[in-house]
Amino acid sequence: MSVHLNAEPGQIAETVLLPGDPLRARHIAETFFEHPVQHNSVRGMLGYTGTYRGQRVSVQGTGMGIASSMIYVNELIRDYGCQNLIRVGTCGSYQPDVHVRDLVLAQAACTDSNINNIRFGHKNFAPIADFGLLLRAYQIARERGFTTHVGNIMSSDTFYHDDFDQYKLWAAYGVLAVEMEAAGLYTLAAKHGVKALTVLTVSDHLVTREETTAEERQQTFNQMIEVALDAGLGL
Ligand SMILES: O=P(O)(O)O[C@H]1O[C@H](CO)[C@@H](O)[C@H]1O
Ligand SMILES: O=c1cc[nH]c(=O)[nH]1
Repeated sequence: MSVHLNAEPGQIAETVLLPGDPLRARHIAETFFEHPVQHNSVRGMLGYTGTYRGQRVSVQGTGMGIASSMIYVNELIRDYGCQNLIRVGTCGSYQPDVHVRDLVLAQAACTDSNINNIRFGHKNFAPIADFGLLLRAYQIARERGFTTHVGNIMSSDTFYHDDFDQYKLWAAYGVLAVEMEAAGLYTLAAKHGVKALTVLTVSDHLVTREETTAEERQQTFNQMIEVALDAGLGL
């Protein structure tokens, strides 16, 4: 057990999917896992372990934002020995050609969070995905015909910016989309020498202002789950 997870030692698999939304964790376990067992209930941050195509795999909700998600990522690595951490989340598109429901594989993650300023004494660290995981995920997504973009994203501490248009600077530098956790995940993965990837589905669009419903975000973004689970097979 750790401070925020009440799983028994050894109960969490080496490969873990990480949605922000704990109800998406339940949906993933119920839809994709064989024999899912709930391993966490602390703070309602649901986590499950089961098998997928014969391999043990877990899913653990992380909550929203770098601060919350880093608590879970720290404990999963340090206290449960997790080695392959694949975030499955939603994002807002910054680019006209990155459409709602497309997949985004986060090759790297910019951030407006102060966490790495503190950690690295105001020098810049570039948080990046594990290349092997990224390549596998891209190949799987392409084979299945899923519209998939690979590139830089923004992990923001702020969902509701005072200046809505602030995203345009990042968009002009080619950043594809915004979410709220990947930069923290990639930084901790680098620190501990484990593998990490972020697979996202575009849930809304900052340019066109198109949106999806909360129910759709929770239930229907199954392409990214398939990509994440299959990328984790055999690790
Ligand atoms: O869908 P999830 O995984 O929660 O990810 C995105 O959605 C939340 C904001 O609505 C943030 O956590 C952001 O990163
Ligand atoms: O962080 C997020 C997630 C989805 N959509 C956004 O606009 N921001």
